Amino acid sequence: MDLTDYIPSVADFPIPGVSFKDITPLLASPEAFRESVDRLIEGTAGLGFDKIAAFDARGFLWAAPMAYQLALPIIPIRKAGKLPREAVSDTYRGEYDDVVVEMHADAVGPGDRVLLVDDVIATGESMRSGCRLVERLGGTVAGCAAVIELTFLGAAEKLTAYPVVSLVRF
Ligand SMILES: O=P(O)(O)OC[C@H]1O[C@H](OP(=O)(O)OP(=O)(O)O)[C@H](O)[C@@H]1O
Ligand SMILES: Nc1ncnc2[nH]cnc12
Repeated sequence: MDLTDYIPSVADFPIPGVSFKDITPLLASPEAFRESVDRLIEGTAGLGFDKIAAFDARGFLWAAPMAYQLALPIIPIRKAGKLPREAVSDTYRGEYDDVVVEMHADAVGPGDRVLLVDDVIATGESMRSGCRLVERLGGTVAGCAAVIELTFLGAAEKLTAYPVVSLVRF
């Protein structure tokens, strides 16, 4: 199955110049969605992680079934102001907006090996931000995994310190 068939590009969304990768047809196909989850699990199998950190909001869609299948904890990395307890925060400039993300301060600690999961790696700034949060709390980033990677935005060069797993590259 070619997952690319389920990810159309929408020109100039949400701002002019951005080619937006639309995951909703993939989500609408139970077979394609299952395939994408299974392939992320297979692709990350050798990374040795014991927690999965998931990016608000689309990252949750893949992190949750991965964590369910692997029986691992999920750590939400949320947009600012959504977490109820003490949190660490980080800011980055993405492809079309400025983002502040937060993680609960007790979500990660020394000795934890964390896999970061998202739907799309575009500029790679959200993954880098997630790595900073994990490392600030003393954890180790076991890898970065996403369904889609936009190779033309150069994320791979920013994430050379970490294993990166992606299923569909544009
Ligand atoms: O590699 P980057 O340039 O950081 O871009 C990728 C991020 O951008 C999108 O999230 P967005 O902030 O649009 O939020 P959403 O999941 O709530 O739609 C996407 O789901 C990734 O999290
Ligand atoms: N081009 C893009 N398509 C879908 N999600 C994105 N997040 C950041 N850039 C994106």
